[in-house]
Amino acid sequence: MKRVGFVGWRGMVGSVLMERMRAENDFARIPEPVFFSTSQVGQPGPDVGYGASPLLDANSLEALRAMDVIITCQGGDYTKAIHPRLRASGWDGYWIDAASALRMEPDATIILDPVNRPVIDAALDAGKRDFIGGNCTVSLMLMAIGGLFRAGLVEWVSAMTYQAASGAGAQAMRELLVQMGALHGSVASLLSDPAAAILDVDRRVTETLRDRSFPTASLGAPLAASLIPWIDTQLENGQSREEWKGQAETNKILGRTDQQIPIDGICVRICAMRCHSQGLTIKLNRDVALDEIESLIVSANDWVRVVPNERTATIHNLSPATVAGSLLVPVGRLRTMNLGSRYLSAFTVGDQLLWGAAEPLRRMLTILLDR
Ligand SMILES: NC(=O)C1=CN([C@@H]2O[C@H](COP(=O)(O)OP(=O)(O)OC[C@H]3O[C@@H](n4cnc5c(N)ncnc54)[C@H](OP(=O)(O)O)[C@@H]3O)[C@@H](O)[C@H]2O)C=CC1
Ligand SMILES: N[C@@H](CC(=O)OP(=O)(O)O)C(=O)O
Repeated sequence: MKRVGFVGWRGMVGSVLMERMRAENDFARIPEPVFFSTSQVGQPGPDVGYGASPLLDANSLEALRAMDVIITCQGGDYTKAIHPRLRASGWDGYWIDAASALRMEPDATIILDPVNRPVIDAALDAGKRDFIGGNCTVSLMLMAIGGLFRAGLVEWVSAMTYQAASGAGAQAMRELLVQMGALHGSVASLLSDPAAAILDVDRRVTETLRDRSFPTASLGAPLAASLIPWIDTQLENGQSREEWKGQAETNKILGRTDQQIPIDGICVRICAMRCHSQGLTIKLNRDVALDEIESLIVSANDWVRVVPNERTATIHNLSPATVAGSLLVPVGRLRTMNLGSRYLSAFTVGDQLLWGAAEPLRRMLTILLDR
């Protein structure tokens, strides 16, 4: 397992992957890292401890075929264009991918090893070669409440999401900040006057949000001082594709081939930068004491943390502002709901570029290196 090819390493998800691999000294275990690009072929690649070699062509099947492992954060269009041709050419290396394109393919395994390591090991033992990172919202929900699924306690879940701009890409993050700046600029003079009427401030903000010149090219609609209750494409049943992934991917990650655990909700883009949050209603299949629920949750993996259901702890520990850049996945607002003794509420926040994108890929690579 010597030659590992990196595609998409300089994009947003790829950069987080590189950051994490450097932080964990992973490159010391990869004697021949090879960096590819679709647009900078021949330019110097990154120096990860072996000097900077020229970037190879990410569209060259011949160059890709020389790899034992290819790890790609380049996106679904690249995957669809390259993966089938590479496999058709007889390449039998490992393909690790951040894009959704292959996730539901029968031969592909969705990777989230703190939750489904047995599924990953079984796939490796069965000779599977395609290992795909899950949807960010799904992965973060499972990192948060995987312990309840593992204990067989979950009858169904309703997930109402609050998803960050980063999920829509780097341009969306930039546009969100430009939108914030445009709104602030429209009322800066009023804000500097303590006597200015707040309804005048608000009126001007609303006018700016509705102005045709308000920048929405990436996001499609105002997000600053607003929200967008639709993520990804539209399906015929009224769900967004992001909502559809909740049930489809969760059950596949858990290796459930028989009865599906129903999962549904509404996915909403909000003006956070890189953390997705989720308000969960969990229907348990039996009465369970809250302290048992908490211990099942915290014992499921090394990164989940239970935040006491108290105001001060919640506002300080359960927010995108606190969690951004961290691998920790806090879960709080845990309580039995008025709906009945088996209805549990929870709120969770996670960095969607880490556990939601780059980290499961990085860890899959180390699983391969360890074998
Ligand atoms: N954004 C997210 O939250 C998530 C994304 N994903 C998947 O990962 C894929 C990649 O997403 P993301 O990282 O956001 O995509 P980016 O647009 O940031 O990067 C994708 C590619 O664009 C090219 N590129 C062109 N110009 C630049 C530039 N100025 N800076 C950096 N790269 C540039 C690079 O390829 P090249 O070197 O070949 O030019 C890069 O690899 C997505 O399509 C999706 O499938 C998965 C989970 C979450
Ligand atoms: N759709 C997610 C980000 C993403 O890329 O998801 P997926 O990997 O399932 O396409 C979001 O917008 O927040």
